[in-house]
Amino acid sequence: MLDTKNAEPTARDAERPAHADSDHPKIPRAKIGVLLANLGTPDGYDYWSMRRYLNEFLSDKRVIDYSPFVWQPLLQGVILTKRPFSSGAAYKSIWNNEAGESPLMTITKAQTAKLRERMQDRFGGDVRIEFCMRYGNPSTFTKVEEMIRDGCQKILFFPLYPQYAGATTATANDQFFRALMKAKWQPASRTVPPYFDRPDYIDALAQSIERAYGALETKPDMLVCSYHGVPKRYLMEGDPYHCQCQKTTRLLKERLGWDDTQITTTFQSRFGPEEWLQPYTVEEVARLAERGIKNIAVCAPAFSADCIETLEEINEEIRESFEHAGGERFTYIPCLNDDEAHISALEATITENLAGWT
Ligand SMILES: C=CC1=C(C)c2cc3[nH]c(cc4nc(cc5[nH]c(cc1n2)c(C)c5CCC(=O)O)C(CCC(=O)O)=C4C)c(C)c3C=C
Ligand SMILES: [Fe+2]
Ligand SMILES: [Fe+2]
Repeated sequence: MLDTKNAEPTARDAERPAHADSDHPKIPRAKIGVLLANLGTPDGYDYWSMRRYLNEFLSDKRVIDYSPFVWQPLLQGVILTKRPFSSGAAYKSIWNNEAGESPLMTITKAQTAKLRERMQDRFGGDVRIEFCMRYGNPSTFTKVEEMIRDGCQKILFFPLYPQYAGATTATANDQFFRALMKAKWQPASRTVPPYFDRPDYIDALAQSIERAYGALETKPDMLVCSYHGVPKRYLMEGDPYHCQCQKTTRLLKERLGWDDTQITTTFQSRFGPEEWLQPYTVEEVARLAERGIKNIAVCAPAFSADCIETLEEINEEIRESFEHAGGERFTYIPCLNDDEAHISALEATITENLAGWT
């Protein structure tokens, strides 16, 4: 007969709490969290919403790396006095009044809803998918805390920037890790690397160009791939963003079967007096018009969703610069947003990065 009194404790005994059940915190069923992250956007276009958002954004040392002793007086003084008005007016011109939010918010919600459906079909309820923002709401802290509370013992963090930049991908990851620092029970975590060179992403981009060109009466003479800029110094100090943008254009050109006379790379949204990555989109489109290239299309492959920088800056300011220089036809090709091919590329990226977890 088995001597149960002297038997070694089993693995089950070791799992059993030494105290009464009523004394023990409830532990939710273990899940995997996928947290999408985008840049963030103001809650409104009024002065104070804009000021709050710009203050958080422009105080980030990954975005502007000047010494805070020099930068903060400038930011808190002249910049945050003036810019909330000018940027607020720009946001007002593109605001989604029906939903009471900016387009970046509406599109990020749509992307999340579609990916949630895809994940549900693939993994059932075991994978929870949410989005957060680096600046503003919903904050990275809130979402990480919520996921942990809901039982996410593993989290895949996915910054929605095709190309890596310190000012976008790295600061999003920094904030994710800061949120993890607060957790008593820290989930295992992974971050998704840049995805600009994935064939499915390039294919989604190419399909959107082909679709836009197919709908036009006359094919544009030039496709301008306009990427958000960063100071040139960041490139010299080792940030690979510039190279990843150049490579995105090359891969797109190869997939489309085009040559260098049909597609070009430019950088937009320069801020402050320093030199940024060149050529500047606003100047290059004017040069194209002056050279007799009067019919152009512009796309923005650094953005996974349309936002102020595309809908207002490209489609209003940059269009105006082109037309002012004699340009005749200007077509803005929207970002991939919640396009099915884009969602499929993001779904495949997530699934591959979950390998071994599901
Ligand atoms: C001042 C320095 C800035 C750097 C460096 C920068 C890099 C950078 N930004 C994006 C993507 C987005 N930027 C957006 C808005 C935006 N960007 C800056 C400044 C820098 N960006 C400002 C001040 C603003 C706010 C608008 C304004 O006042 O002009 C947005 C849009 C947000 C929205 O609500 O629509 C995105 C997206 C990338 C990809 C990038 C570097 C790679
Ligand atoms: Fe920006
Ligand atoms: Fe480069």
